[in-house]
Amino acid sequence: MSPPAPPAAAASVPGAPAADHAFPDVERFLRHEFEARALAAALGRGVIDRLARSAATIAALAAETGLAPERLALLLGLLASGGVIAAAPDGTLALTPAFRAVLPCRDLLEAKLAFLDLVSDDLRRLFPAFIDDPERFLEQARTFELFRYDRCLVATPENCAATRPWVAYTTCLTRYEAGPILDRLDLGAHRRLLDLGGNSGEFAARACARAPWLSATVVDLPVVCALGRDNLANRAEAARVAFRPADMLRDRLPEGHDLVVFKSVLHDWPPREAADLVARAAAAVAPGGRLVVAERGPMPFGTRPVDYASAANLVFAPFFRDAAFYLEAFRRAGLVAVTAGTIDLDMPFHLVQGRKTGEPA
Ligand SMILES: C[S@@+](CC[C@H](N)C(=O)[O-])C[C@H]1O[C@@H](n2cnc3c(N)ncnc32)[C@H](O)[C@@H]1O
Repeated sequence: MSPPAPPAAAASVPGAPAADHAFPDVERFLRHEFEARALAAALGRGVIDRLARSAATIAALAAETGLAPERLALLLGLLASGGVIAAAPDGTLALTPAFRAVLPCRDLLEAKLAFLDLVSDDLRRLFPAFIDDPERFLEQARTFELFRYDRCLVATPENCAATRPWVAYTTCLTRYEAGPILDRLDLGAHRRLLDLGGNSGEFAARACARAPWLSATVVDLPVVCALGRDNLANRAEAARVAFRPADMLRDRLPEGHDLVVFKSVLHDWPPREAADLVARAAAAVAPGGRLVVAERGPMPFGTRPVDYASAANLVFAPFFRDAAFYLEAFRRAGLVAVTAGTIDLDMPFHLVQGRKTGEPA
């Protein structure tokens, strides 16, 4: 059976769940370290679950969570300071409307809290190296032990176990980042998506969920592709997302795709390799097709505070680039109609797009 045809002119297509569209403002509950840690404790101890059901007194919360009332008072004080809970006039405690609004994104809250715990420890221990000895920082920071691409080459049980935690983190981020990025792509103009460094297939699957006429190929390292197949098992889009294990720097890239995407991939690579990857991807784009780079831009220093929440990106700050780098790489790769826009997610992302000359087949 052939897939449905795209609509005649579709800038964005309805059909994805609401959470797919807006990037939730979870950061506001993660701005201050001790309030954020209190939130992690409250999520872990069942306090948030209990309050999500209904407002409660401290005595009731103590009885139901097993926490001693005076310890609970400390935790609740921190939650109140962080805007998670507030006292009602009758003296009971309730989740604030602002926190209730982000609670459906609990996976993102929990993923960020765990990652912040890791990166903040590295930044605290190794701050002098972070500033002036990046090689030592890279060597000694536990953050970079997590992202071990060298363990992604052969799908052994040990390598899968080592890779699963960071793929779970990137998958969770993509669950929320994909919607605002896809809102800005004209999926109606495309039939075949190639997601390079496409990880667990989350972005590709979300694109396919929005565009029933689209099929996708995800290129990533073998272990990541294996975990990606698990990620998409039981999802309707799995039938339209093919995983292609490869080393995208060296192996031949799949051809015949009219939308080729790098999302949060190129900052991993030094300038020469990143520009080479853009050139290889541009060569793989079908005539008349489009290359897209969605990447965090430079940290917005001076325009907003560098708070606890921003540590999750600060640790990668030395790798984020100006849009000018990608614009130049696109032009050198022979792409035309090259544009750069900005999307504000947890920080500003570049969205760089360029077209390959020629007529679509
Ligand atoms: C920072 S992650 C970004 C993943 C995903 N695109 C996202 O937005 O979360 C970079 C991805 O590139 C993949 N990768 C790294 N080196 C690669 C290589 N040589 N060939 C193919 N994929 C690679 C990693 O496994 C990882 O999934």
